[in-house]
Amino acid sequence: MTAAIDVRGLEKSYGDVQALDGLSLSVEEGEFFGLLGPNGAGKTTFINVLVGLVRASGGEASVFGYDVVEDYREVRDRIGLAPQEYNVDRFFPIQEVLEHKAGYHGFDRATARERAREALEMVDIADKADARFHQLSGGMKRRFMLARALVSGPELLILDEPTAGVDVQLRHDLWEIIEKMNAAGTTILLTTHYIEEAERLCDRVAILDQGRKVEVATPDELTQRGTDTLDIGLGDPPATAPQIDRDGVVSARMDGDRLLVTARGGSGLVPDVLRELEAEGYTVTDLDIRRASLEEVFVDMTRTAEGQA
Ligand SMILES: Nc1ncnc2c1ncn2[C@@H]1O[C@H](COP(=O)(O)OP(=O)(O)OP(=O)(O)O)[C@@H](O)[C@H]1O
Repeated sequence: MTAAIDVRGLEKSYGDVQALDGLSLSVEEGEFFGLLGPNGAGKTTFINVLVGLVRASGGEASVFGYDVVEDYREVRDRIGLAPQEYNVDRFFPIQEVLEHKAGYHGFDRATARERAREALEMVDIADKADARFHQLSGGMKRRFMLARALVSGPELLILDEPTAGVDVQLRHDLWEIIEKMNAAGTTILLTTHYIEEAERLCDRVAILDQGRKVEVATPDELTQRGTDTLDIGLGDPPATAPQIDRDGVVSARMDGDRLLVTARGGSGLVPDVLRELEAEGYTVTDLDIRRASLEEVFVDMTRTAEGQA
């Protein structure tokens, strides 16, 4: 099967800044794929290479098997992009902006009008069809950006921080629309700084840092790489933490009368840890497990970039 996105050794430099530094990545057709990375990691540059706004300095990139440079037109017709920056024509009502966009992708006038109307309905701003973009509220602008991305019926929807700065309700509304598109077969590439968003929506995520891929995995797989904390109540708490000799245990310390054990795959270790404590004569009164979050794992993996944004 042809990949929806396939890039090999992608390079892009701006003067001294190496925005993409040998990035290789493949996204399958129908996938919901997340791009995570600190500010300046190269996410937007990568997207811009795919849509033909930026010319890579090295490497190859294709979308559904079409080269992003040589088959520019084929690629552009298959992608719907909601960019981070608003770049919407102020002079036309939003319904017309969408009609122009559909027309650009080859739909005749009547079909373009119909598609524009459907796209506005899909994001729930059909009542604003005659408004100009700058007359919309912040939330409506986000909705409109999504409508414009999907009006041409793209096979690949690229969303660059689609929910930045929106309230919780709108975020959930936007998620629902995007999930519907994905369920109907559209491949989604999403960049976000909301880890919860990636965790909730994405089949797989790539973590980028300094123009390179640090990791690609499912959110679950990544979470399992973090350390969980076993917070254990002991009946007659000792002053220093008991020694726990088990693979996976990273540390053990007392915090007041609680024993805190950090471990990889912590919940799987619980029976062993409890058995060992009981064998050493301790009484366990209660136990709480705090799972590693994707956020912690992400911060750990991209720590090198801290403070550079
Ligand atoms: N047009 C440009 N001219 C010069 N430098 C650029 C340009 N576009 C991007 N850069 C630089 O390339 C690097 C990658 O930027 P990019 O916007 O791709 O990162 P990002 O991961 O999308 O960041 P953010 O999460 O902040 O949106 C940054 O150091 C940025 O300053």
